[in-house]
Amino acid sequence: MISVKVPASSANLGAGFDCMGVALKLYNIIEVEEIEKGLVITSNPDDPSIAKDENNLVFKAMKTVFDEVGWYPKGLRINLINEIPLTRGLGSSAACISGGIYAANLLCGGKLSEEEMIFLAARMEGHPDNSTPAMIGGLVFAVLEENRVNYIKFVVPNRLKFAVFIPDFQLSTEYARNILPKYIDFKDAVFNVGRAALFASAITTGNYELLPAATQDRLHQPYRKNLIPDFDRIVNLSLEFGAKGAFLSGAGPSIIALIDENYDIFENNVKSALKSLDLKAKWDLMILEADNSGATVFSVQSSSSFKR
Ligand SMILES: Nc1ncnc2c1ncn2[C@@H]1O[C@H](COP(=O)(O)OP(=O)(O)O)[C@@H](O)[C@H]1O
Ligand SMILES: N[C@@H](CCOP(=O)(O)O)C(=O)O
Repeated sequence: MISVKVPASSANLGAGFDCMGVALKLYNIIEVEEIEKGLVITSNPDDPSIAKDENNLVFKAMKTVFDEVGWYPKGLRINLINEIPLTRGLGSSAACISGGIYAANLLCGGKLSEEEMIFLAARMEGHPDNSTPAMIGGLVFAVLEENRVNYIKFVVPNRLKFAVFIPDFQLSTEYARNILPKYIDFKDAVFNVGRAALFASAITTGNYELLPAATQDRLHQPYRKNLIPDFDRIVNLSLEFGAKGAFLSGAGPSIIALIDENYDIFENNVKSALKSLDLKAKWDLMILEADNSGATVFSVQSSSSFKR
């Protein structure tokens, strides 16, 4: 049996729509093994949106590898152990795709290179900002070209932490992409180009004081925040308690605030504020570090011994 651990990811990071993302220390485990025939899929926890047939996203990702290399298992058993919350803007679909591709490549003898796996994953997801960090870890700047992904990975220091606000409602990425405008004002494009460049420089040089300005966005958040009750209140309370920028994680609905000091004070203050404010949804807070490894082989005696 092959067991793969694959991280959650947060895309966009403010101004970097479809081209910036970071892997986070929150994981799914994908266990796969060749069986005599058929397809058996189990999931823990389970969810009605997790297909148990050929429509399962992990299986579909594995099949792109089998099609690419021209090798097929006789049958396949897939067991999914899911820690990444579904449809919350934390890259659960990218984890399925990158993890499925990584596992399938191991199953067929490692015929694909890392570059090829990164490309297959980004092509399947449609954008490389979640799938690339899910595959290789770190904070990634990535552009999907016709037959490759051009990217740079930055290893994130533990000093920078990600305060992840996760609400008790879902927002599908497909829906949140469909509500975006077809055309944008030239001024808004200029606004984001400058900030994305500033973000890349600030994050890689450790100049975190620039991050509140560098994480501003006019390409997607102004439209999507209407789908997320209390978005502005959560962003503002994070900034008041010292966050170096706060923004929508991926297509939402989760929100991420960047923190580089006084982590416990931030967590306690925010948790009390979340309790006392009259918010429309229930929001959980997790303080996570970046994952700098991406998809890896995960050795386990049994799946119940899984620990982060
Ligand atoms: N562990 C999983 N196994 C199979 N399918 C999954 C799993 N996790 C997520 N998915 C699929 O991905 C969909 C969520 O994708 P998406 O809307 O892009 O949200 P996210 O922001 O979490 O990536 C789910 O509805 C489900 O179809
Ligand atoms: N750039 C994409 C990222 C979607 O991420 P997800 O975690 O919400 O699937 C977008 O903003 O649509």
